[in-house]
Amino acid sequence: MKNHIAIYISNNDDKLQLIEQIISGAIFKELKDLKHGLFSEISLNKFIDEEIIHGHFDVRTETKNSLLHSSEGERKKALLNHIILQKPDYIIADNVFGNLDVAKQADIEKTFSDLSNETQIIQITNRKDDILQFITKTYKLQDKTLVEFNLKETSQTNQNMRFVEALPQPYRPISEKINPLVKFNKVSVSYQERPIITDISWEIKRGEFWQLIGANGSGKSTMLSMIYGDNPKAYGQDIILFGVKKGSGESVWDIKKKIGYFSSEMLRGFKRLDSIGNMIVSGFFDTVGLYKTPTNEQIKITEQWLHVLQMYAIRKQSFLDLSKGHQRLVLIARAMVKHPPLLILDEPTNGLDDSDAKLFSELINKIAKETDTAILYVSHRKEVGLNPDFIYELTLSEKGSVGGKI
Ligand SMILES: Nc1ncnc2c1ncn2[C@@H]1O[C@H](COP(=O)(O)OP(=O)(O)OP(=O)(O)O)[C@@H](O)[C@H]1O
Repeated sequence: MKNHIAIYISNNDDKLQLIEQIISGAIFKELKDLKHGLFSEISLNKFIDEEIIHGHFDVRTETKNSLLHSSEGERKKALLNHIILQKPDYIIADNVFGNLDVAKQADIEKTFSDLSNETQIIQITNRKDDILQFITKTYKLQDKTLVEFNLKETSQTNQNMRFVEALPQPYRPISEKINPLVKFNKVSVSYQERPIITDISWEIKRGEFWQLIGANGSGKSTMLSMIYGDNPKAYGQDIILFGVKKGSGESVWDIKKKIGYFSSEMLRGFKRLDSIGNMIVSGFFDTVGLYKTPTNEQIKITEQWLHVLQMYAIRKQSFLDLSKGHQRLVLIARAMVKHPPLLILDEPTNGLDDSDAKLFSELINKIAKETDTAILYVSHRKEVGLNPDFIYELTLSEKGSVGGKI
């Protein structure tokens, strides 16, 4: 049997450097000069960038779609098939299950398990529950070197961080009149005559906390893009956003002003050098980075958020120097400073380690409890400790996904 290895990392570890060291043979000498396959978001991003820049697809999904226009589940499957065709001597498997629904997780686990008979697997994960069953040895990073890790060990990170301070009072009270905030009436969308969602009727009212779930490819991102984005498929549909019929003259910016938005994709390729404080205050202007001078009131609210996050003392430090988990807390504060009627969180915990995911859920529960902002939380994972009021589920079908409250 091959010796399959898992490396359990936290969001404070430098994953990119770890991968480079594995590939160069600096960590496992026996891998030097062997052919590797990298199953990771890093490879996916590279292929997607190539699609955008050169317009050709090296990797295609089973439906012959480009990666850019595919769901996360389709992308991962396509990448793994591509890697298998290259016949690598070993595969680095990073965040194997991130963004996958339960059925796709089982599918990909089976593929890796079959592969493990012939190919060595080196798994990198920040979730203990994700460690593949055939793994024979687990390590963690300590001072940049690998040490053996016992899965029963508890992680100490973030144990002292709790959100004790109250959240800031509303900047502008949300109008009583706008209710429901979002209304879909028999909405259907197809791409190239392939039905994606069918007859979706759904309402989100003030202050409600919804989780949107559904298998990969069931149309969750499509639904979000009709609320938040400028998906042309939204026009001509019976969608009412903040009391105004979609397509009746409002601009995307009018809608975006009323929505706080966070997606784990926002951090893809993010390189701006902003301080933590500037990052939060920029949320008032719907820009990333600060281009306008904030008012005294805006500065005061930003400072209150910094206190909630226990980051006031480090407010002038660079946002990029924060751990991935703490960067997300800052981006949630950025989405919330303007006190939007609706906060959208798109796969927000993807890539977070156990301890940061717990902290993140605590902040979201606090927002749900202390503000009248409605929350729309899209995720496959049932996050331990997250308490939505309602769950809306999309169920795949040949005629397009149907939806309903469960
Ligand atoms: N612009 C597009 N052109 C063609 N097909 C598309 C386009 N956008 C989405 N699709 C297809 O629509 C389906 C639904 O995609 P969507 O991203 O909404 O699903 P999802 O539930 O968010 O999936 P995941 O959880 O995997 O991200 C997928 O099969 C996808 O390939």
